[in-house]
Amino acid sequence: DTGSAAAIPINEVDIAYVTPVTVGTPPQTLMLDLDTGSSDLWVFSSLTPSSQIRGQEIYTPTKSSTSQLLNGHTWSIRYGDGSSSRGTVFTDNFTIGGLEVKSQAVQTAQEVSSSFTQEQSLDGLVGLGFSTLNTVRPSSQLTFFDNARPNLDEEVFTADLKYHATGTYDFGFIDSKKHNGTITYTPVQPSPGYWTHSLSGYSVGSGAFQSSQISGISDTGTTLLYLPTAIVTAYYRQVQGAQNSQYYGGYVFPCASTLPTFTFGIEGARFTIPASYINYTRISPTSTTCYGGLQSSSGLGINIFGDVALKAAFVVFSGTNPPRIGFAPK
Ligand SMILES: O=C(CNCCc1c[nH]c2ccccc12)Nc1scc(-c2ccccc2)c1C(=O)NCc1ccccc1
Repeated sequence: DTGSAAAIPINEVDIAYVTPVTVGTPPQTLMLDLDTGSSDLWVFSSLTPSSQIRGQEIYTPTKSSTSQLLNGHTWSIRYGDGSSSRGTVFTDNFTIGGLEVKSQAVQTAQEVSSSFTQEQSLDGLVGLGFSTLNTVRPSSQLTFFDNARPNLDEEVFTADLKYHATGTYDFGFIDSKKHNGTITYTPVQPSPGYWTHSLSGYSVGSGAFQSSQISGISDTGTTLLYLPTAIVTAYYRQVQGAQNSQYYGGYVFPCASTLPTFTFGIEGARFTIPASYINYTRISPTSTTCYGGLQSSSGLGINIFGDVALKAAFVVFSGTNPPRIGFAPK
């Protein structure tokens, strides 16, 4: 089997991407964020207090003839940005882009934090990290990819995220029309459960490439690129008027400043992030100060290759044994 579905930016700065999925019988359509940085599939639901719902579509298990309560199972997740959700679990038919998994664990939210309530276009998440990270207890549940894997033509899914445009997620095949040239693969460390791998180095603008192993996670669910402070300061040293603002919690600069590109290495291959991706957003609609798409990871304890980096490439998440990740130009 294979599947293919759109990755649609939820706002004008690509803060996150959502994909139409269907749950249950008859199918209920929700717009979910496919997230390689976590492994819970959770949705706004009929069990979510209406005070915490602001425009989201919900999954109503009682309206689905194929839903089954997973008795006594609960879940609770907190993300590094302090957002959180928790609730109960049903199994039901779940489809992404024509690829169906019967009796997928669908985690129904009984509580979501305010930052999720405020994201009106996001009805939940589909975790595509390793199932070891799943928070359902007493027994953890498998991700959509792990459930689909035995029926897939190839044990892969691919992400073709785009800057200010709709891209695609494909399951079970590698679409050669979506990338130019060879895919460069590098090993993935599957513990503790992220798509963890190394960059082979970086360069700023036209500067010399600095070879160094930089370990981090490729994470479609995180908006920006978070790297070690030494790399980030070297980058913003090239930006007139840039400063690391305590007030805004990161590097800001005059919106009119010229930004250099940022290049990262995967093994011997090089991928260049255009300056426009790093000129992420004005700090407020009328401000002339802008917030960078490249930020320091020192507060996180982990380097995160988020959407700002991933949208500069065609990315293959390979569930083979051993797992690996591939990057290709596009
Ligand atoms: O959780 C995910 C991916 N799902 C995000 C779902 C989501 C959470 N609010 C959302 C809002 C909209 C859409 C999706 C989400 N990735 C990972 S792995 C390690 C960390 C981490 C660990 C410790 C400290 C910091 C991060 C995170 C993290 O918190 N990223 C978000 C972030 C990272 C940095 C800054 C802000 C946020």
